[in-house]
Amino acid sequence: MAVLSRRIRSEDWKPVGVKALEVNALQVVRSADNRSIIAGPGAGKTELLAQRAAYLLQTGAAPAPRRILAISFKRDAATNLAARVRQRCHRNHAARFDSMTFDAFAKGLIDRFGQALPERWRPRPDYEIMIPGERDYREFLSRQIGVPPAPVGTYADIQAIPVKTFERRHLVGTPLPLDGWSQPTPAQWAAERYWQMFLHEGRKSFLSFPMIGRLAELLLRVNPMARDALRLTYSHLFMDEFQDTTQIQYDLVRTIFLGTNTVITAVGDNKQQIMRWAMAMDDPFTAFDGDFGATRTPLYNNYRSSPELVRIQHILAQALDAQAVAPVSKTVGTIAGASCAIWDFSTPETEAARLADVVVAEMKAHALGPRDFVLLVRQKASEYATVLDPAFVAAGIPLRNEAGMVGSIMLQDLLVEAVSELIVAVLRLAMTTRAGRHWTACQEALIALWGIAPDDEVAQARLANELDAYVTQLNTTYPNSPKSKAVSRSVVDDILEFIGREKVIAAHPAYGQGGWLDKVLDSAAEHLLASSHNDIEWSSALDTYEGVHAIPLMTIHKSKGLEYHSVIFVGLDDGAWWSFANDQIEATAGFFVAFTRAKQRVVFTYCAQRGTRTKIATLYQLLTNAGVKNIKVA
Ligand SMILES: Nc1ncnc2c1ncn2[C@@H]1O[C@H](COP(=O)(O)OP(=O)(O)OP(=O)(O)O)[C@@H](O)[C@H]1O
Repeated sequence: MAVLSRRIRSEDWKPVGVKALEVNALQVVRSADNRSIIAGPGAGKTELLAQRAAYLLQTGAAPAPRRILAISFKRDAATNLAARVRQRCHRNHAARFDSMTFDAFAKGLIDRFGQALPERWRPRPDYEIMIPGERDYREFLSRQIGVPPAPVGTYADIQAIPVKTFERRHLVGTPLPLDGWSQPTPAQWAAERYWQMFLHEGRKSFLSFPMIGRLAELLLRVNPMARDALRLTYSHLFMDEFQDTTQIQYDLVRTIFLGTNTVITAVGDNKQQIMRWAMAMDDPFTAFDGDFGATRTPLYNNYRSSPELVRIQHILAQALDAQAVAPVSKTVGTIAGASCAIWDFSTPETEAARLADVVVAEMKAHALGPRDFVLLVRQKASEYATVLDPAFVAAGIPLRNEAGMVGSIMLQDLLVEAVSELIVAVLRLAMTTRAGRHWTACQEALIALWGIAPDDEVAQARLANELDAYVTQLNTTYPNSPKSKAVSRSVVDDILEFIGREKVIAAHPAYGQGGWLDKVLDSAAEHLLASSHNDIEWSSALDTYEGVHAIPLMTIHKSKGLEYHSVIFVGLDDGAWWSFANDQIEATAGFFVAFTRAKQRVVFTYCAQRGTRTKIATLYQLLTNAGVKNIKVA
């Protein structure tokens, strides 16, 4: 698609890359006020943000040098949105679009300005990230904390604090008091002890992301200059998946932007709220509308799923929201037979074999690739992988557990790390034939990293020569894909040296803190080695690295925001949904998220060996109400 660098008049602007937007979406794209958009799956909420970015950047409604900040919940969602904007906008425009996760945004603030925090709350610059769990809080409250001073309470008072809610209610439940809690309750005293212990009493400071969010909010509350810099920088703020916003994130946004002229667009779907366990607010949209005077604008189309799937989705949606309005499918059904079914199997092994066969047959019948399918599970993907993987490998299509760990990083996250993407682009250029598009990708990335002006043709020509010489040398030095970790690591280091470690850190400040760059490089090297088994050629190794020919296996949580031709949900049983009774709404929302990832087909599988299906009878009932049939397969 042709993208223009010149400015477009607002009245001449047209959606880029899609035929049309529905009336409300177009209204939001062009709006100049705060908006909350609550719309169902596949309504084009993320697309709307990409279009709005194009509109604001191309028409000058977001005037240079001001920028747009887009905050997503997942790394790949942030990357995906940035990619959509890059596709739709000239690079001069796209360069003013910052897409990141909440965690990255808050961490960036602490890394840049954290030393301006008052001493009580100031982490050491080389702080490390921790991910504490319930067990850690129990250990802290029962053993590490000690006895409170008499005016606060007794050891028994501390023991009465529920471990489960210590983090969300006390540790990060409210904005941090600048001078500490003046007359602390036992829980506040415990929270303060926790903060002090992890900020000041270890060999390093250790912080969780929720703690970083709270520190970032305090930082901006007490440093008007840093806060004003953000207000001036960003003319517009986008928030995707807003239904999953935590109080910490909301407070941070409020501290920075409330009462300013930054225009905020928040999109989401309450029916897809599946992060309450991770501290999502009960109803962030209502808070946002009230605080920021946002106008609520619904969307009615579904651009993802076939009419038959949209019909079933609506029955599920009504279980979550009785007022849900039936969306209009804007696509057509392309498959023969039922769009949704429940398949019963006698053993997990017969299930695995049959699923692999079906996927192979469907790929042929509909000219699909492996990444048009997804195997979804509720949790513990690696346990399912043990049985599924051999069957899929035997059928000639490897599975890939996206939640698997490579070193200290989850595979899904590694692949969207900027430095991993750069390494793959340079290797593709150096080691594969017909690498034209990788040439453009590498050149554009280096122009940005090396700070070359878009109109500096001399510097661009020099860059092209250097890149050309470098990839030739890389190809000569490493003719084969690596066979040892040492070689794999030296490939990775070689490329980083060419690009310039300092330049990468300058462009991505997170790499400059806490040894993160080395962790990513180490994971990249490990994954490159794992992808290079059996002396395979470089191009195949890189395909494996990126999972081009593999079927993704992931949990529902990881599938948020993604879409596939066919969704196969493995294990619709009480075992997988063991916590169903504890939070039926959130579990049903998870079920809804899984179902709505599909464009054409959803298959649920059941195998009695894994568990009964009485506790989740309501889910089965919803499917039955929608006319979905249960079929005994093998
Ligand atoms: N106006 C449009 N015309 C054609 N296709 C569109 C349009 N808007 C979105 N799409 C396509 O529809 C699909 C769903 O869009 P998108 O991912 O933006 O939906 P969403 O509302 O964010 O979904 P979810 O909440 O389920 O993640 C994508 O493939 C997108 O490219």
